[in-house]
Amino acid sequence: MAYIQFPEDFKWGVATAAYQIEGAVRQGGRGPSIWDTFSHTPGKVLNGDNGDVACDSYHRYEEDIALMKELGVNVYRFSVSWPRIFPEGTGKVNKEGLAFYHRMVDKLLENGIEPMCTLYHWDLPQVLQDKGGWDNRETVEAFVAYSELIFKEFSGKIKSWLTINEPWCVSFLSNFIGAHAPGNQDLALAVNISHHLLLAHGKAVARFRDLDIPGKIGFAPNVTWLEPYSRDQEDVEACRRGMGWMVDWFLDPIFTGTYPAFMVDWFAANQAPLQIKDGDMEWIKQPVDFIGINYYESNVGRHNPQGGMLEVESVDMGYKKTDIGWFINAEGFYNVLTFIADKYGEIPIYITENGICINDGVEDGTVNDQRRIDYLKGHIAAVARSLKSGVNIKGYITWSLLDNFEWAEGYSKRFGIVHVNYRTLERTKKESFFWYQKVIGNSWLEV
Ligand SMILES: N#[N+]C[C@@H]1[C@@H](O)[C@H](O)[C@@H](O)[C@@H]2O[C@H]12
Repeated sequence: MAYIQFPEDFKWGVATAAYQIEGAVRQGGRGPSIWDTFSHTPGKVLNGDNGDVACDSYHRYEEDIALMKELGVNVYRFSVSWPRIFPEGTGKVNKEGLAFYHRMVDKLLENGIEPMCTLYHWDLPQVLQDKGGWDNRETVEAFVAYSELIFKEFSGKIKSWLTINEPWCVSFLSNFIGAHAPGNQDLALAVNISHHLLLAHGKAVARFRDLDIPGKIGFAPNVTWLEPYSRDQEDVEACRRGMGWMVDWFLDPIFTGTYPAFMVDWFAANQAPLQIKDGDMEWIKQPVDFIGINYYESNVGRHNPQGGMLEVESVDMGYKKTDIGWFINAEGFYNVLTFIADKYGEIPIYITENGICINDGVEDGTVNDQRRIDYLKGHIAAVARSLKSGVNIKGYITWSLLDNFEWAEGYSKRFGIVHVNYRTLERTKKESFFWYQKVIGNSWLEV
């Protein structure tokens, strides 16, 4: 049996997010978020599911941490629920909310698990949405004030910080495509929101530096790889637009202080002009200490004038698919990681999300999710290959520890290495849990 050994200091972890696992939405002083509103709006979430209970991790976090301890992870990536801290988005602080996260972080530290905190994982306080949400520049300032409070409150306990999770989803998926909260379908609005998210990120990083908070800070863009179906210029340019939309649009401003001109022009031609105020780009290009990369799938793309706003379509090349319909292609993971390293340099990278939707259920007390093991094996091998090619990857965090509320798909889609029975809330370790436990224990991959 051959092995791929990972570096001595390579970190292994699991990830979750507040709205997807906590539940207790009307307990502990929490205020409503846009996902409370969206999930309770008929037709928005499959089967009318919502995060009211989810995995009940607000009450069961000790059980979840015991699972992490058994798994042997070094890092736990979680998110703080902004409306659990500021029920009105700003102003009065909910001390019960802070106390909950102190209990959880203290329990992680007691168990030798490093907390990695995502400040924004999509649960914007509804009060702020009622004032325009991320389209309103006041929300940028509200995010900075929220971030400052959390920085100060957990300084010394939390040393790895992520400002915003998947700004492409927060802006374009949620305000142009409209599949996520708040469900707008307006490209110009989405472009403006994408800029405000980057501004919020940059200002929060600047505040983190000003406060001299110990630790490292980054953000977590979702990325993909689009392989041109042919070398025809039209196909190559169509794929460049697809990658530009999800990758360059969010990384260029932070690493170069400018947006990719070809995308600025494309949006302008689609009546969605980018509006930048003096000084914005200076804020946005605050240096980060690392990037979190969220990767799930890649596609083969080709030009199609009827292929939506970007005039690009995905070509089914017969790759295996996950139970949410995404193509499985670990080669794309390697391609996008090396693309990022080539374009943005030696910046340390954590894989902050990688995983697969496999909906296998419990049979005889276990879940035989071999397809998840195969996916994880192929993608962790792609990480090893990228490392060998010189990509500065510091850790791998799989999505997710638990099956959880999968946004507009509700509870129908399962990404966890631990199965959750949503009626009894019983956790059942899947075969992938034990496989990942072995990878972590050895910090090597059997190939
Ligand atoms: N879908 N899917 C799974 C996973 C989602 O559950 C996370 O909350 C997001 O950060 C990212 O989209 C990836």
